[in-house]
Amino acid sequence: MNIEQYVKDLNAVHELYPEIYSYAMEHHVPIIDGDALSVLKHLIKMSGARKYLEIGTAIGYSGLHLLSVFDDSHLITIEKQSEMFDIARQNFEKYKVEDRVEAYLDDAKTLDLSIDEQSLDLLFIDASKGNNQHFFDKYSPYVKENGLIIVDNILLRGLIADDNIENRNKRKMKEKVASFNQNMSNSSYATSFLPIGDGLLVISKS
Ligand SMILES: C[S@@+](CC[C@H](N)C(=O)[O-])C[C@H]1O[C@@H](n2cnc3c(N)ncnc32)[C@H](O)[C@@H]1O
Repeated sequence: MNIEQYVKDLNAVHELYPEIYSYAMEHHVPIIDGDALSVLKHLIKMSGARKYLEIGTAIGYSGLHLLSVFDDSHLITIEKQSEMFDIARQNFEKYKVEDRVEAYLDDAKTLDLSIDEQSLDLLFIDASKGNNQHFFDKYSPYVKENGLIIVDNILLRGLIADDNIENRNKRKMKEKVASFNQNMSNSSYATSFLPIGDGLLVISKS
C-alpha cells in the first residue's frame, strides 16, 4: 500500500464544493491538496482566525473553504487572471458568501492594498511560487502579532530536491523557493515545514 494514499484516504472528508473541485480537475486548475486544506482549516479553527488575505484566488476553491470554518469570517483575495477571477466571483455568489469577500483582479506583486497594518489573522500565500519572498515581505506587515502566515507548494512537487533541473525557468523558480524556505528557516519566526500535500509552511508571527 502507498503510505501517502493511505493518509490521503484517512484525511478525505466530505467535499463541500464538489462541482468546483471537479471543474478544477477537469480544467487543470491548480488548487490546494486535500491534506493541506485539512490542516489549514484545522489551524483556522484552533486559532479562531476570522480575517484572511489570500494571494492567488484561482476559481475560489480554497477561499470558499477558508470561509466555511466560521460564518463571521472575511476574505480578501487577489487574482491576476481575469478568467479565473470571473469564475471565482461566480462561485462566491453561488455559495452566497460574496458579502464576506473582497476580491481584487490585480497583480499581487504591485497592488496597493489599503488595509491597516496588523489587521489580519491569516495570510495565505498561494500564487506564483517564485514570488513567495516578495509576497511575504509585502503582505506580512498586515498580519497581527500572533497571526498566521501559511505558504502552499513549498516542495514544488519534488523539484525542490532536484539538483539536475535542465529547464532554466524551472531551475530559477526552484532556487527562489529554496532561498525563501531557507530564509524562513533562519528567521526568528516560529516555522513548521510540513510535508503535507505539496508542502505547507506554517509561520507564526510572534
Ligand atoms: C495555485 S493557484 C491558487 C489556488 C487557490 N488558492 C486554491 O487552492 O483554490 C495560483 C493562482 O495565483 C494566481 N497568481 C499567480 N501570480 C499572481 C500574482 N502575481 N498576483 C495575483 N495572482 C497571481 C494564478 O493566476 C493562479 O490562479
